[in-house]
Amino acid sequence: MRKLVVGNWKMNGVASDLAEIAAIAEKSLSYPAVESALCLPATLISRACDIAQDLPIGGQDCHIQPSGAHTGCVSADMLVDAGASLTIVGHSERRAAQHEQDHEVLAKAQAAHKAGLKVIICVGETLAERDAGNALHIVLGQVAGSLPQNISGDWLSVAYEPVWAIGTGRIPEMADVREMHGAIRAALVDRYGTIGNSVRILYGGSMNGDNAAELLAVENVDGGLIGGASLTCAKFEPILAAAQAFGE
Ligand SMILES: O=C(CO)COP(=O)(O)O
Repeated sequence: MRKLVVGNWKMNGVASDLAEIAAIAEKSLSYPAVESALCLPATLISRACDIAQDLPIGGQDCHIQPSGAHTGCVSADMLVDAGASLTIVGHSERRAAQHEQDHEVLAKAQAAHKAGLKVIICVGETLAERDAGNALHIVLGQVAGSLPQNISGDWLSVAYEPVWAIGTGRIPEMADVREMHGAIRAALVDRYGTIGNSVRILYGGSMNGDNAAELLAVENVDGGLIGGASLTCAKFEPILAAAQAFGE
């Protein structure tokens, strides 16, 4: 399974950043053993697609409905219309700030899949939950509630992003990453059978060029979801290079 390395630009990026996107797209061609993508603000998707060459461009959320009276929202069909081929759903920043629940994340994932998008569903525990010894319970509960009952094809990935590692420069112990990814894998196989072995499980949270090789070497870490270090080609490329070293 090729590693999947996805940049999440969050609420960053304006027209003057298109050159950076073009540079990332150009560099990504040099790492054919890596599947890479950038999830951008909706306002940039169409223009980014014009310059992205082979680099897939995605959104960061979508509404559960294809259209309608939902002021300020963007549907999966609109992401497709803009040129996107994937989207993130259920990011912890949305679970926290927009109070998204597992059942809404599931509905968004299904809407995105119906529209033809690949989907990355995010899960992850807070520091208080980890300190209380509840990390596995919380994350497996999110997996149970946010993922569809059945899947076919390769449209789904899961991103394990410990909330306390996002944007903090802190990453978990590798043993904890191994334990969590192994538990998510077991849940996927339990739910989907052998297809569960081909669902990628990404790690996200302060991944950068210095720690990517170590994180990507952990069993069941099939790629990364990268925030801050995806905003420039100079910071993103070393992560692509680390992923390339794992080959096909
Ligand atoms: O939230 C993340 C990706 O979705 C991770 O963000 P950072 O890489 O900035 O910690």
